Amino acid sequence: MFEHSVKVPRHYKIAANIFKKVSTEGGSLKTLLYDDKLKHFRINVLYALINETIKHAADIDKIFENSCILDKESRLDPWLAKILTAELLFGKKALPGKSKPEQTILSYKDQFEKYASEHQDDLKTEVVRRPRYVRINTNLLTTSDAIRAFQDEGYRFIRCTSGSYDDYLKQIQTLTEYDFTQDYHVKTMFVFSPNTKLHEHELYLTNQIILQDKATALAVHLLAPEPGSVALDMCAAPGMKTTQLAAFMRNQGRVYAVERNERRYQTLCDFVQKTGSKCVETIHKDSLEIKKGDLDDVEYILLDPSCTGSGMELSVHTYVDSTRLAKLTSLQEKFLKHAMNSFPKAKRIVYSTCSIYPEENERVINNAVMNSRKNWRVQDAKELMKGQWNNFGSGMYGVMGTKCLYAKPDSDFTIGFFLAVLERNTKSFKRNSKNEEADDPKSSDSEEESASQNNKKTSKRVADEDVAPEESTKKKKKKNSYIDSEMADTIQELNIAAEDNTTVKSKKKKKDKRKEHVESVLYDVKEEQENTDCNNILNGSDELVTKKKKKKNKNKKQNEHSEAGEAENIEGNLDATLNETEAPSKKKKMKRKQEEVEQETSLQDNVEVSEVVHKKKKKKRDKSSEMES
Ligand SMILES: C[S@@+](CC[C@H](N)C(=O)[O-])C[C@H]1O[C@@H](n2cnc3c(N)ncnc32)[C@H](O)[C@@H]1O
Repeated sequence: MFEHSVKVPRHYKIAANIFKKVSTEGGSLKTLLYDDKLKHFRINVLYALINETIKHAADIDKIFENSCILDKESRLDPWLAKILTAELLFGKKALPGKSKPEQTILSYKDQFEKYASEHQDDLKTEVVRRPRYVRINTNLLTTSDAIRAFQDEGYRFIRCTSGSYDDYLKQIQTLTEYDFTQDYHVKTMFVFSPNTKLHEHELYLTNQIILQDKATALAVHLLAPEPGSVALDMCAAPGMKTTQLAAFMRNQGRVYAVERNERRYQTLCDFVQKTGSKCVETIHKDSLEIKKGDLDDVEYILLDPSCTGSGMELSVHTYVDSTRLAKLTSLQEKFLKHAMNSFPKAKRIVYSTCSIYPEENERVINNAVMNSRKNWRVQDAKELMKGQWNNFGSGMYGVMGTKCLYAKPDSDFTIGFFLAVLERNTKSFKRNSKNEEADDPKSSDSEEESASQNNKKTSKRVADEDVAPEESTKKKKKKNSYIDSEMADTIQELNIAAEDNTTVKSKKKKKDKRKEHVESVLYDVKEEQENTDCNNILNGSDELVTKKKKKKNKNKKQNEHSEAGEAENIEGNLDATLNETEAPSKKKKMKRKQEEVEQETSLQDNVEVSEVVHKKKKKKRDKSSEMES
């Protein structure tokens, strides 16, 4: 029997509060636990209790549902009830107190246990044991020195399999506690068996190695900024990816690392300094307040915004309420649109979350890319990973989702993680690719195929860059091969769509050539008049080209930069077209036409677009035959 005067033990109350906070507001369990107010508590006890509750949250939900406890006991706080139940069923297996909530839970004990034993298989919370991933901070240590250091301690280095990713996955499951190997994709990352304890390791304490999950390292791996380029980390603290970016770029160029939260900003600064990430410039600011003109030199953007964290091992995803999810997703979309629109020279964005909810992932990507008026497109992650990856997004919010990548605990042995690579579409690519197409009879019209070529270039660079300095320099000299991968623009896609429509196809070859020119000029006018963004891109690209030229001259001994040359051609063509921009009267006509085109392009579905184009062309034909008659 409970006694009114007996209160619930404090640590259960505190655990319930923290559990609620983590579940409804997000934030890290560890951060909440290390609050000053809790310094008199045994943090490890609280941690274990909350951890256990989170781990079994889905099971407790089912048990509660079956017993209808929350309906029957309307005054029982559900968060506290879950903490107490976790303690009773999965923790100490007892509740000490005589308080009302404890006694209520105890009165359901038999019912809970009966359900649990009858549904053992359903309730088994599968805990996947992830390997211990270690990123070598190549700012301070080379991968070969790291290998030697671990070997000196008695670890055995198992050579990375030369087979498939699936072979590698089998291999890492057999690692003994004395083994380590190199990650299949991120060559500056080592993989140890799950229980390897490295928190006290000298290399860890001196920041020469960083304990970071492999999935999160893929974000930088796929953003692949060149050394000497300019990258922006929009949500930077604590700085895992910022410092990885610096190392990836061999501390050459610049990484802007922006963080809004003051305390986390301090952590970021500290980490940046300790890791020797010299090319990082930390900025204490709200990323959404960075305006055009503030950081116009940014070429690569990493966007890793706050999310539900539903992919983390300590997942509370069953409790993420819909209001919080809605808030987060709208913020994530806002961030992505901001990234797409506020940095004129940005050519690639990697968007990542440690969430497994499509609302925070595929839907954000789909909405933002659709909204970008085809200025941005999603690169196919499967191609970027050279076919060596197994989990991708769903098409539930559109086909773009299928081009995104998921990392999954049960098959990739990482945390649950989502990643999308976005590439800016620009007319320069269109012109260039058109020139190439004209030269190459085998070349394809389709966006997918040119995109795939683009992906190949990116993945080639990714492979080149992801090695330690001394190993990569040789390779790099051979192939500094990344070029701006810019894709066909809206109008070209419109043409493709139109050309797919067989009724339009036959008559218009000559006319199309002329039209292509007019349209490209139109596009320029449109951008000149409406989109200062793209003018900036051009200016930016010019600068980029000048830089590249300088670099080229400087490195005359190096192998030919054929693709940098291509980039110059692209810009040359662009400049020429801009200079050609027609006289004002023509401009007006063009503007009208451009508005028509814009209306057409607002239709997202290519089929619809092709129909509109077809109708318009038909209308035009009818009109001209009317005139002729
Ligand atoms: C998921 S964490 C980033 C983790 C980080 N990328 C890493 O790898 O270490 C998200 C971070 O974004 C920060 N943040 C949230 N909103 C922001 C904003 N508007 N501007 C800048 N930073 C923001 C949060 O404070 C948090 O530190």
